[in-house]
Amino acid sequence: MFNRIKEDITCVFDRDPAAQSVFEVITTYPGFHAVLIHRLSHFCWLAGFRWLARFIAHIGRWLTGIEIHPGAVIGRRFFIDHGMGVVIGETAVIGDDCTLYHGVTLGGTSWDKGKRHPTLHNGVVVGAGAKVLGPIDIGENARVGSNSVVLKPVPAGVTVVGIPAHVVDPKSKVATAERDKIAYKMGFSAYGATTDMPDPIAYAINHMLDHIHAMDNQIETLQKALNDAGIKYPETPISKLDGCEIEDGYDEDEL
Ligand SMILES: CC(=O)SCCNC(=O)CCNC(=O)[C@H](O)C(C)(C)COP(=O)(O)OP(=O)(O)OC[C@H]1O[C@@H](n2cnc3c(N)ncnc32)[C@H](O)[C@@H]1OP(=O)(O)O
Ligand SMILES: N[C@@H](CO)C(=O)O
Repeated sequence: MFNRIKEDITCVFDRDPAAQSVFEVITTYPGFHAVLIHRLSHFCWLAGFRWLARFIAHIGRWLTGIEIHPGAVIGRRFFIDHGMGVVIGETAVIGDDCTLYHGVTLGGTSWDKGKRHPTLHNGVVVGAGAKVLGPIDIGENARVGSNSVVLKPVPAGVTVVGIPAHVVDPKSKVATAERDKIAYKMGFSAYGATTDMPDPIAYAINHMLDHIHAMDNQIETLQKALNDAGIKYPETPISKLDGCEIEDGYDEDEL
């Protein structure tokens, strides 16, 4: 049991840059308290003391703002960051190393008894405010964007965002990696340092870079067309020029 508690504390340091000390985690992390209380309530649930289990879970909700039904099955190193407003339904199953942020619901869509809440496989991260609804599987290491509403199963390893949630286009992931490289060269070292947190500055830079790429492509196409038409134009495509210096392009008389 103590090993489990130790893991519950250690995993906070892996997943929350704000965590400073073990004492702080033990005394001020509602997600940690909620997991401990759930262990007790789940034990009572399995032992058949259903009302007591519900009552313990209810006290946990008062104390932490996190509501976990005692019937929910939760794996090891489960971390709920911030926690307020998290609701986990009776038939939810959560694997090892999963992370939820505040405002997440693992909910049902049916009034029938039986399995009606999601199953999160190992390593799943669910962003703040996301709702995962129905008896669906969220595959290993999948990530659910904040405020998404997930209604269909999610394959392992992918990121889903939006309402209803859709898989983030792998092509856009490649583009993002490419933009990270370019931004790094331009000296924006903070940009791309993390892909876990939405960043408004990175968002603005993304769009500027997209715009610059689109202009580069159009200019290169024009250069080719002019060259093909026998009109002399600088050989070096703009994208190949160093830094931001753009040389004097052409002599108007030559056009
Ligand atoms: C106080 C606190 O800090 S509490 C912590 C709160 N933090 C969270 O809840 C983190 C949750 N994480 C997220 O929502 C992240 O954005 C993630 C996990 C979805 C990012 O996943 P990644 O696979 O890295 O996706 P990436 O950032 O490359 O974005 C991919 C696309 O999805 C979009 N996207 C990312 N997050 C969301 C979202 N929550 N909703 C809608 N669209 C989104 C991006 O704009 C991007 O679109 P584009 O390709 O058209 O530009
Ligand atoms: N606790 C996380 C999210 O708020 C951080 O500080 O980054």
